[in-house]
Amino acid sequence: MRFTKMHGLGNSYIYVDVFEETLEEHELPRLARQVADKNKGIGSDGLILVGPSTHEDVKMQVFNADGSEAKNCGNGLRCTAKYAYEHGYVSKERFTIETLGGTMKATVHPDNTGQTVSLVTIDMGAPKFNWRDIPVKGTGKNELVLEAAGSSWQLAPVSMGNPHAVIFVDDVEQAPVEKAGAELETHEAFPEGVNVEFVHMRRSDVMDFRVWERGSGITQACGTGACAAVAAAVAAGKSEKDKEVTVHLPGGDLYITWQSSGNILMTGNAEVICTGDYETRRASV
Ligand SMILES: N[C@H](CCC[C@H](N)C(=O)O)C(=O)O
Repeated sequence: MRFTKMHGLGNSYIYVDVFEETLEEHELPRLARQVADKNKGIGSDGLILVGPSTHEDVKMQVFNADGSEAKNCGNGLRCTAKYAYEHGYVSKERFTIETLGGTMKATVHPDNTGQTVSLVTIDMGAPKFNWRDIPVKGTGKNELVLEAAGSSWQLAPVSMGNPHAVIFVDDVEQAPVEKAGAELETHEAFPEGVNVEFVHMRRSDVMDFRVWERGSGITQACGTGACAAVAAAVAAGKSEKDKEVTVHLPGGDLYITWQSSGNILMTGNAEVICTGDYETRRASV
């Protein structure tokens, strides 16, 4: 199986071009576990399929490192957009990408040759705060405060097509991301699990960010998580709409604006690490 390993701010996935390759749907969770395994596989935060869509320009399907399917992936969208443009699956610089979490709009910024892309902007749609849409158990009428890692945490639930719980802290480096993240990810309040973000607003337009991802654990970056965090910051009066927020993630910076039109724009890099051939074998990982 031919693959391309790409990353957005260090959030890497193994991309398979299903315009070319044929994969069995029921094999995908195990294939994701196999390729993501850094010892017995290639090593990544998961598997992403780039292929034809019945109603958009391109389709992106995302699997986390544990084999669970994700409904959206911001870093994955930027790399998918880069791949589709550079491989001629789209001829325009602006096009649409189908995801389980909805249709996203991509704008690639080609380099001066017009051939390659390292910077991509994605219109990630509007954030959702209704607990039913995330989903979160409960009425949503009061604050969501949960115990984890021996402390109480106030969480701001937000959906970007996938579920996020944003926690504002004074110092992200001191936050128990692994211990609290792992406990909150599978907390019964989240029937479908949740991605957990710890953020600190240095200024209303500068945010420090760390993340524990559902199904992948600590990653270097989470694009949907960064969008959810900016939405939560605006909703909490810590930032404003139409203000570009620089989000400092461990793997680098994303530039995010929640427009008064309702949608969130995310701009960041998209890079190829390597391409290769993977022996799909029957090993059970
Ligand atoms: N790394 C991705 C998020 C993957 C989300 C996945 N962990 C889920 O189950 O929702 C991003 O850049 O948005």
